Amino acid sequence: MPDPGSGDARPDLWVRLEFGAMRFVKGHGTENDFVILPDADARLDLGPQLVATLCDRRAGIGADGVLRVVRAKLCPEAADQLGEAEWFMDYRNADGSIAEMCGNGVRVFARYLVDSGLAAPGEFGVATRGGVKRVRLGATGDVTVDMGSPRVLGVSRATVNGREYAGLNVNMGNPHLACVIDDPVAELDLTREPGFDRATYPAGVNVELFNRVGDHTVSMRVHERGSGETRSCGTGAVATAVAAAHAAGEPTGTWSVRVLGGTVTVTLDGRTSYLTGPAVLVASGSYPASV
Ligand SMILES: N[C@@H](CCC[C@H](N)C(=O)O)C(=O)O
Repeated sequence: MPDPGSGDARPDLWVRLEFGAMRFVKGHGTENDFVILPDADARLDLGPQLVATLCDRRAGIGADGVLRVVRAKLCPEAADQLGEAEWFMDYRNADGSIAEMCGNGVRVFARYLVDSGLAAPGEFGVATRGGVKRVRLGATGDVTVDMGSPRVLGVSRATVNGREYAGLNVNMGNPHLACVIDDPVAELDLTREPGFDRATYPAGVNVELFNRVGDHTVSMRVHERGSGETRSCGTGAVATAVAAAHAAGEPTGTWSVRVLGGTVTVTLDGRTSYLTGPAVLVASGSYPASV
């Protein structure tokens, strides 16, 4: 029997042997898409290879990442969050790596909890590796999350298609480099990971490039650590709004961030940041397929 936690070469086989098949739900927030794995009792032990297989767009279900839904009291990572959140979002990137936070992911996670009856519409906390995130949502419609206070850690540089761009180093629980650029973002080739300063970002970085396109409106593209170019990134949208606000000399305000998969809204009030946008569930099934 392969070791479930080791990322064995046959994760599909391991799942079949151990569980028969596992249930999944597919969802997205502005086309930043996720495989949601309901695992209330913490029975799944996801190795990186299983995550990568699930996220594979040709050989698997296909997604930018995985959201495992597990009771917070069963997760050591959430031990200090138990009074504030019943559920823990165990987020993994498409390559199987673990990240501290996912802004679109936590909105989709909240939509899953409400739609499946695990939480009531309204406001509640979700435990994450980046601390408790308060979400607000109705029975339908957009989801807002309090993303916390962005930490601005200075400036750094990214290299894309041989061009170097200066940007703001913003930590949203996870690392970001948000660069306002003059070149049109629509013309960038982000199929390769941008160059960045490994001394500043020893664990890698999510790189956002954006143009200001209107009143408190920016157009952003992103290359995510562990997932490649995605059609949206919630933590990246907040980092971008922070960099846009910094460039405008306006520390507070509301920004529209246009991404390839739609538009999200970011509000900076000087104390915290809020991210609002659509979060939808589109399909459910079992993996491996049981027919
Ligand atoms: N898409 C997410 C961010 C996911 C994590 C990121 N790739 C990292 O490794 O930090 C979002 O919506 O914030």
